[in-house]
Parts: sequence; structure tokens; C-alpha cells
Amino acid sequence: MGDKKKEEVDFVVVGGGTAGAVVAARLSERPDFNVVLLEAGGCEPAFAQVPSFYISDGDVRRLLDWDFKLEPQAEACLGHEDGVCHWPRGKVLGGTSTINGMMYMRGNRWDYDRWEAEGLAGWGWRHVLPYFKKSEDNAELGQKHVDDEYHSRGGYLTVQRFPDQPPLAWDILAGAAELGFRTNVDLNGRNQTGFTVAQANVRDGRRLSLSRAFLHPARDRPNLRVITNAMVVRVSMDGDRARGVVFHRDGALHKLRVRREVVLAAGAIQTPHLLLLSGVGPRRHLEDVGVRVVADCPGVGGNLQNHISFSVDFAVESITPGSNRLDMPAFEQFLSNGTGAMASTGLSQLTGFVHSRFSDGVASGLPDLQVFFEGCIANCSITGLPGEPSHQGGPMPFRMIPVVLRPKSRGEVRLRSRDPTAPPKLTANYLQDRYDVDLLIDGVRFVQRLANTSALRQHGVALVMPETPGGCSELEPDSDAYWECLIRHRTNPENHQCGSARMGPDGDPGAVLDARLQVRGVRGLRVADAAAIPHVVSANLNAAVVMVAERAADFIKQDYPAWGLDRRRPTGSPTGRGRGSLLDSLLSLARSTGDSR
Ligand SMILES: Cc1cc2nc3c(=O)[nH]c(=O)nc-3n(C[C@H](O)[C@H](O)[C@H](O)COP(=O)(O)OP(=O)(O)OC[C@H]3O[C@@H](n4cnc5c(N)ncnc54)[C@H](O)[C@@H]3O)c2cc1C
Repeated sequence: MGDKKKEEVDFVVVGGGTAGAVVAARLSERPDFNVVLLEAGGCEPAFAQVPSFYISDGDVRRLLDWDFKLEPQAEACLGHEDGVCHWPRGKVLGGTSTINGMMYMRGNRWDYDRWEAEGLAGWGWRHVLPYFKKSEDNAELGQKHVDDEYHSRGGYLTVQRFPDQPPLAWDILAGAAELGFRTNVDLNGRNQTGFTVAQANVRDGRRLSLSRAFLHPARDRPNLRVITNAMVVRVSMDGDRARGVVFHRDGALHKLRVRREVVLAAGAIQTPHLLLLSGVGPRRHLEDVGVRVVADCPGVGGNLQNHISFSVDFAVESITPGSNRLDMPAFEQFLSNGTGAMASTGLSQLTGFVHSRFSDGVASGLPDLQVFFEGCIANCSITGLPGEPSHQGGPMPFRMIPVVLRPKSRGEVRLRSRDPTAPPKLTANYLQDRYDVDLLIDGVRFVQRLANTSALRQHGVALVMPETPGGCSELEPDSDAYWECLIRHRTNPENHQCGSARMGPDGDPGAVLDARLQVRGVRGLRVADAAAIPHVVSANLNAAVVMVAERAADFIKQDYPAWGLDRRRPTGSPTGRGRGSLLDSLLSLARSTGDSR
């Protein structure tokens, strides 16, 4: 960071995760842009590329994990240590895409059409589909499980199936077919209902984090600098204009000024956290913690959403524990050609979308439950389950996990204090809405039906009744009340947090961003990550975040066209004014030459 002049750049992107990698790479495609990406974590270690290690939720993943803790709550997470649920988030280049399950899912067209119907012009399914396609390099076009109309080749992000599936995955699909579901189909295509081995962000059998996908090809560009271990502590403001960032690195504070914009891509927890620390948020809250108010923006940190799920334990008699064990042959196979059990997430690559009795029915095309699976994964566990259960013999355990796709509970991100190193105060309010509980109970009933199909019964698949914590043991086993009690004790937050600095139309008091992702009431500040998403989509979130980031980069490129003229204009605009159309550029030229005709 040499002399003062050198410290000024066009754009600073805060956070090198899913969104930040995309935005920095796309902006630096423009040689006239000078871009710095600041990431709090370090570089991506080689082991993160091994697909079967992803769920080693113990020590391996924690090295790269912010590991946020939620506030205890009265109605959920009751059986967790101290009543506290955890949210893993990647603290590494690639962010959460470096520790996630890699599943490539986009959600339902209805999700995006709802955004548009609520006033977000330009965010309907027909508008966002080209952006999903833009980033995609689908290696399996033309195959049965890929509907070509919805996919494309040539983007930075390889999308394909893992090269290895445990046999039980195909048995589960056979069970789903017995229940009348379409199987082995594209659930990102025309129809979302059904079960399939999902495509994933994987290349040559290795995880393709967004950093590897987008930043690696851009690393030799002279106009892009990526600085790791750089923890941004606030956006520096000059009145209502974002002027740069202050970050912590190597034991010292540094300042970086921007000529154009600061782009926040620190994720659904830390983007609102940074906004609050920078004085953008609900006035009352900021005053309570002693932060000077720059913009009274009531929506910052609110509307925090996440999927909620519950793991139901099963065991399969015909598979012996240890059959998916990480052994030398598996290791050699992975190293030599990127195949085998290590190039796979076991049953986690399987998913399905179903309609509960609360949904509008199959004809609606809008499933309300997703089903995840867990087990048969080659890592250091004998059983292939995370956390290495003590189980050493007998039938092999695995899990089926119903997920509420559009939960009603909303949480929030708040400051504990104005100390930027203090973790934010996170409230999830899980299971406060009856709908979320009822849907999960219905999901438990669904997976019981799935386990009871002849395709699975023939392998000796059976429900394992869990140990009953708290007062659950007094309830009649397998009754709805019994499952509700377990759901409240063994609450399983998913990992799709979003909405905490959401977009919204003019006049919407909770809207933090306009439809071009600019922070309302502040100039030169945009959000490009999961925080911007107004409603959690009906599937895993990563692909939707990539799409949002692609759009953010395009908005910025449009706002600063490469005419060489706009450098003279004041940068950024709170409501999309000065959008950088050809007309704007010509007017700007006319003004600068004194010709106002
Ligand atoms: C265990 C797990 C499994 C998942 N599985 C899937 C899956 O299979 N499929 C799917 O679609 N989605 C999955 N997800 C969700 C998906 O990965 C996330 O929704 C997505 O990565 C979020 O992207 P983001 O850019 O918003 O945030 P992130 O990717 O989390 O990026 C934020 C980045 O900002 C950095 N940062 C934060 N604060 C600062 C600061 N102050 N200064 C500098 N840098 C900062 C962070 O270190 C991080 O690198 C999973 C998530 C988890 C945790």
C-alpha cells in the first residue's frame, strides 16, 4: 500500500467468497478498471479440493470456518450444547464455496418471478436465467439429466456430476420412482419436482470453488490485486459517499480509497455487520451501540432467512460399515485420475423436491420440501457419517433430511458493540412459526414412506429411533408430538442464509438496496452477495448468489461505460441515477466542453 496516490483504486471488493470472486473477476475484465479484492481468510488449501472431505465437520473444516454461534432461543436448538446452534461460513478465498457441498441448484422459477412481482423490475426468471447460463460451463449437455434449454457451455463455472455414486444412491432413486417421482432428471429445468443425482461444482473430480473457477483465470491481470488475511473493519464515508475501506492486516490498520465504488461481498452475516459498523442501519440500534449514523436504513440486518431441516436416522443392513472408508486404493485412485469414492460426497450428492400436504399440489410446480441425504462418504470416518459416530458394527447408518424450502421464521444480525472484532449477535427465531414445524413433521413422514418402498426395504433399510432428549421420552414414539419435540431439540439449520440487506422497490421501508444492488441513501456502495436476496430461493443457494454477483458486475460495467468520459462524473448514485447510459456520457461530455445543447 505505498504512497497515498497508489492507495486509491477504482473498486474495492470486500470478501473473496462466492460473490466476491465473481465480481472481482468480472470487473477486472475491463482493463480500464483497477480492482482490489480483500479477503479476511487465507488462500484455499489443497485439501479443500477433495470432495469427500467437505463434511468433515470437525477439525478439517473448522480451520477455514468462521463458525458463527446463534443466540440461544426458547423453541429450537434445545438439545445443542448450551442450546446454541452453529452456522459454518467459509473464512478462506472462495468463502463458503470452499467448504460447501458443491451441489448446483438454482431454485424454482416462481422464486424469481415473485421478486419481480414484488416490484424488483428486471429480476424475473426470464431476466435471471441468462445470468445463470452466463457463468455456467455444463459438461453434461445432451444427457438425460440436463435439459439443454436451461443450460450452457463456455462460462467459468464447470457444472457436472461427481464421477462416483454409492450404490445406495441409485436404490434411493428407485424408491422415489416407486412413489411416483420422476428420477434422474434435471431439477434445474422445466420441472423441479423429482429426485436426482445432482450436478455439482466439480472439475476433474475436484471441488471447483468460486475462487478456482473465477479468480484463477484472472490472476495474471495487472488491474486485479487479491489481498488475503485482510479483515475489513468498516467502510469509510465522506458524508453519504463511500470513500474506501479500513482494513486490518499484519497487526496494523490500513486505508484504501476508491474512486468509484466499494462492493460488499462479505456474505449474509458480515455484509450487514459491516454496514452497521459503517453507520448504515437502523438509527436506534446504531445509537444504542454508539456508532455514528450515516444513513438511517431500518432494513439492515433484518429479514435474515435460512432453510431449516431435520435429520432422520436410518440404517441399511446390506452395507457393511467401512465399505466407503478412506483407504489407500481410494486415495491412489483419486490422485491418479480424480475418480473413486474420494471424488464424491457420497449420498449428499442426491436430492429431491417434493410436495407436502401443505403445498398447492404437484400441478403448482412449486415443491415446498427438499430432501437431502447424508452418509456413505469416504473420509476419515468409518461409517461415512460426519462426526464419526461410535457405531462400529451392524447395519450402516445414513440420514434423510427434509428441508423447509420457504420457511417463515426471520432472524436478524445486530452489533454486540462497535468493536469490529466482536462477532455479530445472530438471532434465527427458528420454528417460531407453526408452518415450519408442521412442514418438517410432514417431511419426516415422507422419508419414512421412502424408506418403506420395496427398493429400500430389500436392503434392510429401517428407521433408527433416536435417543430422546429432554421431555421427548415421555411422548408416544413416532407420534407427531414426539417428532416435534425432537425437531425442537435437534434443530438442523441449513446453510443458505440470505436477505439481511435485501433489495426492494422504492417506498419499501425494509429495502436496503435498489434493484441495481446499490445501498439506498449512500453513494458508491453496492452489495453483491447472499445478503441482497430478498427471499431465500427454493433450493441450495450458491448458484443464486453467483447469479446476483454476475448481475452486480454487469450493473457496475453499465454504470461506468468504457468511454473514457465518465471519470469526470461524480461516482455512484443512491437510486440508480447517473446510470451511465450513452445519453449520460454524451451529456457529461457536453457539460465538460461547455456545450449544453
Ligand atoms: C456446509 C455448507 C454446505 C453448503 N452446501 C451448499 C451446496 O451444496 N450447494 C449450494 O448451492 N450452496 C451450499 N451452501 C451455501 C453456499 O455455499 C452459500 O450460500 C454461498 O457460498 C454464499 O456466498 P456469499 O458470497 O454470500 O458468502 P461467502 O461465500 O461466505 O463469502 C463471504 C466472504 O467474505 C469474507 N469476509 C467476511 N467478512 C469479511 C471482512 N470483514 N473483511 C474481509 N473479508 C470478509 C469471508 O471470509 C468469505 O470469504 C453451503 C454452505 C455451507 C456452510
